[in-house]
Amino acid sequence: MTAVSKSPRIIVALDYASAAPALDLISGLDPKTCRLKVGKEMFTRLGPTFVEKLVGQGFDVFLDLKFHDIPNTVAAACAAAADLGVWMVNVHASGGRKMMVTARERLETLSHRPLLIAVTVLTSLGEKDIAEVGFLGAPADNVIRLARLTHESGLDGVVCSPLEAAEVRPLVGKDFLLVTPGVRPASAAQDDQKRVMTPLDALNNGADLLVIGRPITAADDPQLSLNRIQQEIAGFPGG
Ligand SMILES: O=C(O)c1cc(=O)[nH]c(=O)n1[C@@H]1O[C@H](COP(=O)(O)O)[C@@H](O)[C@H]1O
Repeated sequence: MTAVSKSPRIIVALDYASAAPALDLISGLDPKTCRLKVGKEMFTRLGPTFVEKLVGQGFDVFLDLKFHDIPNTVAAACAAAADLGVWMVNVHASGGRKMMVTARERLETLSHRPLLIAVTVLTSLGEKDIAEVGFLGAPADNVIRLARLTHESGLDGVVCSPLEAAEVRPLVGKDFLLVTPGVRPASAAQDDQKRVMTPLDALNNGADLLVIGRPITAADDPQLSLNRIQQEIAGFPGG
């Protein structure tokens, strides 16, 4: 497992419909104080060039395409992501052990190897939602099972909600990254997220990296909103 700097802790989820507002926000950001995530919306609209542009500006870029397919396809997609120079890429843990191991082994052959993490249970899902798709038990039970599988598959970490971080941490050790969306400042709307915590509570509960989108990107003043979150966690080590 690659030892990774947990600072800066905030990963801004750039979920915009066009490049302009994203570039406007980024123009005021320092790669030393925040990381960026490009997800399905911006990647589908703007493609690899946009990702390479952010990498070229010195940002750690998390390419969040949540690959979930047969092992060969996922491994090849992860290698394509690595070629863009991204810092981190993700897959769905429910794609299984073979898929995760094959992807990791493929990345290990490359000169630039991004961190590879796996999504456990989406933070937008509650107990009823997961029951409907056939997952037994509470979200936390499923997060724990999938986090163990991801750890055994040799990946660098998981995506989970901050609510589960404290239970997952002892099972995976201190270097395994717990990357948590579902982060909401106390005053922010929950939107479609179901398993949420505030930024400081998330870190105190064992989260390493906080993925935060709309509380920043949909704010009247995104820069101010980010600054406030940074202030909230400033007392936390590496915050
Ligand atoms: O892998 C992710 O980043 C992810 C996993 C998950 O379980 N939940 C989740 O919200 N995300 C992503 O994290 C971001 C959260 O955005 P906000 O809800 O706007 O803060 C979005 O870009 C989601 O695609």
